[in-house]
Amino acid sequence: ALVFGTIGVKKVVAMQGRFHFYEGYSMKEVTFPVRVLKYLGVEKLIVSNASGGVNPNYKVGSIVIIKDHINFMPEHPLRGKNDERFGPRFVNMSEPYSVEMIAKAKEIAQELNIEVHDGVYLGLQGPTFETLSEYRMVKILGADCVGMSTVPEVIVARHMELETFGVSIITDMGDEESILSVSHKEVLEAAKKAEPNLRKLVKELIVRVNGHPLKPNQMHCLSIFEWHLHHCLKWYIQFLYLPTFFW
Ligand SMILES: O=P(O)(O)O[C@@H]1C[C@H](O)[C@@H](CO)O1
Ligand code: HPA
Repeated sequence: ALVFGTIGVKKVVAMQGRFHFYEGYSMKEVTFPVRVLKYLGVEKLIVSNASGGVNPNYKVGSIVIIKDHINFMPEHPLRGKNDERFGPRFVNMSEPYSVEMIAKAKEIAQELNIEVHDGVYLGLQGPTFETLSEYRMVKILGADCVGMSTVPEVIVARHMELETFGVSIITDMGDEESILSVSHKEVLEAAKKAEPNLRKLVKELIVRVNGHPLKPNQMHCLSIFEWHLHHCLKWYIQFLYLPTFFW
């Protein structure tokens, strides 16, 4: 479901849940919502996820601002014929996560006294959690945390020039000394604990981040239905992409 609302003067649409490659969806299906949101006029994408931490400075419940990612997913969302209407064949990935939004989020975190880290997220297929050797590999490869989502959506967002901010909640530590066991239940519980701070941070980021009125050319691909929707949304549209358990 897409949930429409406002935060301050900003219009927000949130995806209630997301699709994962491990669930059997193709990468095109996983990333389709991002394309739809872009054509609804969304300017900024905020992605969140739960991940396993391999950086020893993290602990369960840490909020990590994603500064970069490593794509270790088995299929690329842009594989196949490129549709130039969406974006170029070869996409510049030198700034997948907006430096400006990262700086603003850090500033807000400091003001609100919320502890945040930054780090590199590595995306694996899942659905298995990593073996201890795989966690070690993730660390050696230069990542700080590992998960099973986000990377495909961010690639497609960059393809369409959607400015993106990403945040990860560390729900388990994949470190050989401290790892006990990890289950989805623990992931949900740890994510829930981080929810109040994450909610404050993201809300404030949405309020403070710059937005622009929709440009006329953002309308040209909209269907009649979308056109009406567009008019309801008027000026600012932002996209808040939080898994259901954060709401
Ligand atoms: O959708 P995300 O990446 O936040 O969810 C993580 C990865 C798996 O879907 C699930 C494992 O518990 O949490
Ligand atoms: O340790 C993890 N590995 C992969 N995905 C995850 N999602 C939450 N925790 C993890």
